Amino acid sequence: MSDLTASYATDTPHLPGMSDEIAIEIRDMNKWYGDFHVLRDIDLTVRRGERIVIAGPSGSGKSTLIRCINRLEEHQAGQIVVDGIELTSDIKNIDKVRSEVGMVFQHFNLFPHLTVLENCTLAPIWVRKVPKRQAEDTAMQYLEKVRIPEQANKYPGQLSGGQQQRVAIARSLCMEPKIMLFDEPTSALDPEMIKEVLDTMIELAETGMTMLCVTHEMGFAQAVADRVIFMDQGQIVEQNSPQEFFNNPKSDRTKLFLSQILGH
Ligand SMILES: Nc1ncnc2c1ncn2[C@@H]1O[C@H](COP(=O)(O)OP(=O)(O)OP(=O)(O)O)[C@@H](O)[C@H]1O
Repeated sequence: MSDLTASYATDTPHLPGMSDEIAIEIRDMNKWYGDFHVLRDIDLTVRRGERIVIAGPSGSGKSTLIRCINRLEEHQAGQIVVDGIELTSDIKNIDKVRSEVGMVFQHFNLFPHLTVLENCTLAPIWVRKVPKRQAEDTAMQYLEKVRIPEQANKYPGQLSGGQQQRVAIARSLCMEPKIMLFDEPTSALDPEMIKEVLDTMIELAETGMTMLCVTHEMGFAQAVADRVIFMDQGQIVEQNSPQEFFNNPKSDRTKLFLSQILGH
């Protein structure tokens, strides 16, 4: 554990069953898009096994924050340490972090010209150098976990949105990540498909996976999250257990947000 990691190990809620180990440590992190100061003084410690939901109004910086965690976006100040590795411009560290961190996007981002099975085995074979047969066996196990093994030989365009998103989750899991990031995974789905993806995420949460989810699904937050983080205008305004967050919001900005999305 680095000094940085050790020094902040005690400032987050510690729930029964949650590890003492730190999965992600973010300190005084700032990011700009040109002149626009998109993330301001972000401090966040995520324990291994913790399930975090990041909520907040549109444009508050939620996606940018999680994209910084696997360096899809670069931060300009402060520190981000993932699984003990500090993200700097060092490409070796970036590759190491990316091999530990899976990400699921709003628009699935599957390769349309590859079958479901090929989507799931591509990175294990080419990045992890797993033998093809073994990669296929592992992929089938994860496709069974997300309940679509029968779709293995189809192409993404032949699947519903909900099925494609479950393939995207299976594909990430095939790399055996330690941390999963979800960026509004249900926002592009028709209402009847949202539940099947949320159910898959709930099952994943039950395995003890460390998860950070940007989502507007507040039912999911209430059911699954250990902690809800509320962002506004590039800052973490409030963070608390779901119970406290929804029943006893502290800041006016959180109260306004909740009144808008929950209608009370
Ligand atoms: N590549 C970019 N270049 C410049 N500005 C950007 C870029 N990406 C995002 N932004 C701006 O940064 C701000 C935060 O965007 P971000 O997507 O992180 O917000 P968000 O909270 O995830 O919003 P939403 O809920 O609508 O997805 C927004 O004002 C957005 O317009």
